[in-house]
Parts: sequence; structure tokens; C-alpha cells
Amino acid sequence: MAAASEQEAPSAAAACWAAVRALLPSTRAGLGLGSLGLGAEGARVALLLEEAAALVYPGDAGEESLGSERARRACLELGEQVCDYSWERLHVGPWRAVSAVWRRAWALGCLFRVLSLCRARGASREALRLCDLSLLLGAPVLDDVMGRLVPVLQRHLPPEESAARARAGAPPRKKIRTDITPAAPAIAPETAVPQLLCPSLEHFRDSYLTPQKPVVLEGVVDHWPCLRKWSVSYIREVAGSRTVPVELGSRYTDEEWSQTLMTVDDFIRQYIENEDHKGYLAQHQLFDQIPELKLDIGVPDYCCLGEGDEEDITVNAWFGPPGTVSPLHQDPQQNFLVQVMGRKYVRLYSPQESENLYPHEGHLLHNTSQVDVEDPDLVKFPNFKAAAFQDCILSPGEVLFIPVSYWHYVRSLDISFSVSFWWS
Ligand SMILES: O=C(O)CCC(=O)C(=O)O
Ligand SMILES: [Fe+2]
Repeated sequence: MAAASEQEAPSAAAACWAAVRALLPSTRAGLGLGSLGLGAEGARVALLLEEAAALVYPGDAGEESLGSERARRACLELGEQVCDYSWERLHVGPWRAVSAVWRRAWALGCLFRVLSLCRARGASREALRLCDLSLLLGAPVLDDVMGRLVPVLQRHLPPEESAARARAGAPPRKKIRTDITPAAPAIAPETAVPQLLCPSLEHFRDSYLTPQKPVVLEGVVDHWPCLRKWSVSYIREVAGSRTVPVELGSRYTDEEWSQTLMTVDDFIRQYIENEDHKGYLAQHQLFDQIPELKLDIGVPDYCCLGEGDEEDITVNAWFGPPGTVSPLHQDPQQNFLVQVMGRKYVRLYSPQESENLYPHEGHLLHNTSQVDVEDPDLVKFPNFKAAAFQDCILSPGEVLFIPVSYWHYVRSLDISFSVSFWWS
């Protein structure tokens, strides 16, 4: 199959297509559509995928892959239809119940759309966005082809589509304010979480993990490159063009809270540089999406004390402006919350205090307290004042151990980036 139809010297678009094409299986059978397992209810989608595949791998020796405008348009539309069908399947019931089959169908729909766009005009931000939508909602297909496409598209993105150029015509940005930040609460010695410099594994296990006591570990991640490298401009440089989920609104318990998808570049412009609104890139497995950032972090050694494998650790990014609030809640795993940029105020309550913390009723929020920790309504929640707590201000390079089910409330004091490790 010819790599490009253009007769003239390979254009940028043709060079991009050649690189994209090289990531695909050499034969149509290599797509493995026959073993997708969509079943009877997915028969229509299976047909749409076969039709799209036939355009990318035409049977006729003389015909080129997506060689005509008509073929490219048809492939784009088929991919869109596959995505429409799969989208509905992805949004029925809770996320953990969504079948991997439909997540793979979603990824393939995105793939055919990306192929059609790249064949027509080379790399584009839209193609990159579709790769991210596939990585965020889909399941890996063809040896993670959507992840492998990202660096190829980034390399071939024409300058006018790159984030830097997109900003060149924009009005000058507001300078990021680092001088005025929300007041840091004073930490009383009697409530302060203990701090420990590089304890041995045994000491941490015997004095904190086994008795399930919180502690701030110091000096244990000093060698992680993120502590020297990360800044708002570095994150923009590495991740600016990538699409990520963002929480909008002050806190997830508020009525007007919502989630959206946007590029990191837009997130920084709207919510980090502009402090009028609250946006939080929260609880996102950014390091699976952008492996380059993973090179800058490690896994805390103490995780080896758990019973699970290292691959089972869930690593989340939390990036936001000053004033983001995670309401008081508990999680079902041990947590190392690693602070990389800026400071956070953290308040902790033992699971034994649950009765004094007024968890929401109902299944969805039963692990979240109804009390606004720093401004409690003591008429509605009188026992809250009796609840004993510990607190700390977590600064860059510090690691907070939050035992399983320990209640935690977190407010950022500066532009902040934290990385959490949920482990068992
Ligand atoms: O940093 C935050 O805003 C919340 C972190 C958190 O809840 C967690 O790591 O489990
Ligand atoms: Fe949490």
C-alpha cells in the first residue's frame, strides 16, 4: 500500500500520514475486528467498523489507503457513528460496570476519525484531542496505538496549530500572582500531624502503618525530578495541547459543581492565571495519559509494605489554583499524598470519629461529610466540635501518609500540584 498519494515532494501532511500509517498493522486482519466480541447488540457497530477498515485497507492493488476525498469523508463519518453508538454504552450505569468491549469500540471509532483527519491534512489539534478522548474513555487497542499516535501527532503539528502559536495572537496574559494567597491556618502543636525524616521501612510499618496513624514523611522523595523541574510553564510545555478532565465549581458537593474536558493550556489560562473562577484538574491518572511526566516521579518505597503489586497502585494528579477544596471524605485505600508544587492545608479525622462527622446519606456520597470543615454549621452538626482531628500544612517535598478510611479535608494555599498514590 502506497504511503501517500501526493505526486509532488512529500508535504508535511504526507510525512505525517506516513508516520501514522507505520503504526498500523500491515494487514486489515491485523486490526482484529473479528474478535472484538461486540455480540448481537453490537452487530451494527461491527459492520460500521468493517466498512471503515475497508477504506483504510482497500482490497484493490491500485487503490490507496483513504486515497480519495470521498473515502476520507466516509471513514470520518463511520468513525463518528461508531463513537455515537459507543458513547451511549459508555454512559449507562456506573463507570466500573462499562464493558471493555464498548471501550475498545470507542477507541476504534476515534482511531478511524484520526486516520481520516491525518490522511486529509496531517496532524491537527482535533486529531490530538480525539487521541486523548480515546485514552480517557476507551480501552487500549492495537498495542496502545492511540497512546503511540500522540507523540507522532505532536511532532507533526503545524506551527499554527501548536499551543504557543495559538497564544501569540491572544492578549497578554495576566501575570500569575504568587504574592497573595489564602491565609494559612495556624497549626497548634497538639493537633499537628507528626513529622518524620526518612524512617526505616520497619519503623514506618510498626509505628504508623500497622496502627494506622497519619504521619508526614520528609526527605523520602527529594530525588524525584519533579521537585526541581515542575512549574506552570513546564506543565504547559509538556502537556499544554493535551485534553484532560477538569472539575468546575468550589467543591464537588456543591449544586453547581460540574466536570468538563479541556486542554491543559486552556485550563492554565482560565483557572490558574485567572483566579475569578474555580477549576481543578483533580483525581486524574495523568501519568498513564502522559508517560513523559511519569519519568519525573517515582513510587514511594513504603508502598512495598502493601500486599498488592506495584501495577495496582493508582497514581492521581491534583493540579489547581489557590483555594481548591476537597471536602472531608474517606477513601478505601492507603494513601501517600506527595506535595510537588505549592502548599496545602490538610485536616484529618480518624474513622472512629465518623459519627461526629455527619456523612451524607445515600449510596453516592456516604464517604463524604456534610460538614464544611473550616466553617461548620454547629447548629445543624453539633457533635462536629467534639471530633478530634490532626492537621498539617503540606509543603513541596513532603509526603502525607493517610491511612485507609481516614477522613481528609484538603485546601490548597498556593498554585498546587500533588500526586497521590492509593495502595493496599
Ligand atoms: O488534594 C486534594 O485536593 C485531595 C486529595 C485526596 O483526596 C486524595 O489524595 O485522596
Ligand atoms: Fe481522598
